[in-house]
Amino acid sequence: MKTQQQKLSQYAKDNHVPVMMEDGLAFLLDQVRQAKVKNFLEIGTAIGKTAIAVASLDPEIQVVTIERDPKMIEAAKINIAESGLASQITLIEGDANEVALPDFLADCIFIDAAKAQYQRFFAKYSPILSRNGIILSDNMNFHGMVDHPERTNNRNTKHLLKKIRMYREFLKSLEDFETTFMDVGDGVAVTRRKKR
Ligand SMILES: C[S@@+](CC[C@H](N)C(=O)[O-])C[C@H]1O[C@@H](n2cnc3c(N)ncnc32)[C@H](O)[C@@H]1O
Repeated sequence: MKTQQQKLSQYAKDNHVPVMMEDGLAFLLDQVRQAKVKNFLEIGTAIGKTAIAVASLDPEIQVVTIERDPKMIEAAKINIAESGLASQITLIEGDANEVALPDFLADCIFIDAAKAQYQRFFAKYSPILSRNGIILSDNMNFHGMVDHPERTNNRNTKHLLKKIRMYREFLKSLEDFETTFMDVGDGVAVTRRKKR
């Protein structure tokens, strides 16, 4: 019998919902375990797949996840209810640029929403990162095209690639944070506060 995660993968594939790639998700779950994350914040819920996978690691993990698309919100609510983990997952409905900051320090912030807005999300949410917390940013390679923009002629995609490249440079330029770019999944940046 299929697990809920397998069903959600199939649903995402059939309905063209962009969810984290499987090896990227395995890497994220490993990071969450290693860092003993208790409060996880996700920007961009989609159908709730990653939120549910994180919550299922440990009953002590609380997940807050933000989504603005009403169709995704509807699907995520159903999936979260079916997961039996609703007491661990809070879905905030609205634009992550506009909603109020969650009332906690996050041990892990997962940025996985509109790619062109990553720098804004980082600026807004990094102040609530706990002292030893990590910020994970997905799609840093964007299907290998960030380093090979010649692979597309689509103007919108080219613009997006430029934004991702700028975000990577932004992360590298931060004085208070250090970032490792992992070539896993679609490219995951792992950012932590510099130890002083
Ligand atoms: C790549 S999907 C998220 C996948 C999910 N993190 C996972 O791994 O299962 C990105 C989602 O972010 C949402 N999104 C994009 N920009 C947003 C914003 N500014 N505020 C809230 N949600 C946003 C989109 O509607 C979309 O559902």
